[in-house]
Amino acid sequence: MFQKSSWIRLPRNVVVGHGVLDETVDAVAELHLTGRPLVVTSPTPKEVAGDRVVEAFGAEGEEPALTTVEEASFEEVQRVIETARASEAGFLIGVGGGKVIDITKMAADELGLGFVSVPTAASHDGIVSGRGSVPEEDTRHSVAAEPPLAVVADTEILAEAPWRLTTAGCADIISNYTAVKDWQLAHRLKNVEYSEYAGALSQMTAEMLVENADSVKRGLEESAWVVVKALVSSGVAMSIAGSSRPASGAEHLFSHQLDRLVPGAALHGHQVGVGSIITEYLHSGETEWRKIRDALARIGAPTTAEELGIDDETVIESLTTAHRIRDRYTILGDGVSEPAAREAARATGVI
Ligand SMILES: NC(=O)C1=CN([C@@H]2O[C@H](COP(=O)(O)OP(=O)(O)OC[C@H]3O[C@@H](n4cnc5c(N)ncnc54)[C@H](O)[C@@H]3O)[C@@H](O)[C@H]2O)C=CC1
Ligand SMILES: O=C(CO)COP(=O)(O)O
Ligand SMILES: [Zn+2]
Repeated sequence: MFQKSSWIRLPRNVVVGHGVLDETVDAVAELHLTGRPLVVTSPTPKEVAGDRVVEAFGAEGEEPALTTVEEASFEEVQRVIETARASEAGFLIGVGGGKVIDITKMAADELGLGFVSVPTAASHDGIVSGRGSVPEEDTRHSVAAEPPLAVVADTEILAEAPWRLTTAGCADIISNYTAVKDWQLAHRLKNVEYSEYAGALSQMTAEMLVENADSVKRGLEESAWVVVKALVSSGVAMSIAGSSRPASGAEHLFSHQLDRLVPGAALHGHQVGVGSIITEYLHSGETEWRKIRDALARIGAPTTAEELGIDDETVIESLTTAHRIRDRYTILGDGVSEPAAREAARATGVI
């Protein structure tokens, strides 16, 4: 008897383009959300977009509450929940980078309130996803969270953000190649459920970005357009899968481990990009990794430990211990030996 069932939770309004921040109130009105908004942001995103969102809602007579967060942690999620309760918020708007958006969607989930995603950087594919990613001690949680009801991605703001944030978003997408390979491997070896649709969408998104790499150039607002479309598409793949599997494999475990060993050393997207070069080498040996490396180099993302600003030994430690981060089977299997890690990192020129 057929007994499968699944929920695919997607945003209703995805508004992308020049100056669309000013359409946030309209995008929200369309959703029939009621009550006072709570704007969750962090210091720089507050200046570039958060204050404008607060003003726009204020002008409509619904004075928003505002809170700023500094890091992605369960304590911060709890603090946002308390702020939302104290201010009697009716829905939450996350304005900022990946950490702010993750915290907001997790708080909204716990509160049972609607969530609106307003990215200020095209730096990660959590813009649309219904997952939250939070480190805790020796592990990393990818938890179910409230997917955004609306996404408002203003390309004017995204294009003015530091260029490295955009190249990080590109690298987060390029890493989908190896994430999908890891997922397929886990399906074959461990019978992990695999979605052909989510896998194909994730892979196609990476391919399209690489094909359009020439349109991804510093100072071109079109770059923000190209990258944000890919980030949305990758987030949709995660929503279809109901997990971050289509966009997170061993290269993400490597990055999560770097976050533990050298917090804040490099951007999430840049770390997963370099991780992807190495894990592609582990998957397929001599040639394929060059395609990942060249794609990253073309958009100006780091391809070496030095460019990440991380020393060689930390890269090796991260590679040999990343499989412990979470229960997710990947090409790292039950651990890469130290000589094998060194060989892979050297062969790919990462160290
Ligand atoms: N839930 C999910 O599915 C996913 C979650 N993530 C998570 O997202 C995080 C990475 O996101 P990032 O955005 O790379 O890091 P982040 O949120 O730490 O932002 C990086 C920096 O950019 C600044 N910034 C943002 N917009 C700016 C602007 N317009 N101008 C100047 N500075 C600006 C932020 O204030 C911050 O200092 C990680 O914690 C990662 O695990 C990443 C991908 C998917
Ligand atoms: O970063 C992500 C996808 O790009 C989310 O992955 P995690 O579930 O590994 O945090
Ligand atoms: Zn990622």
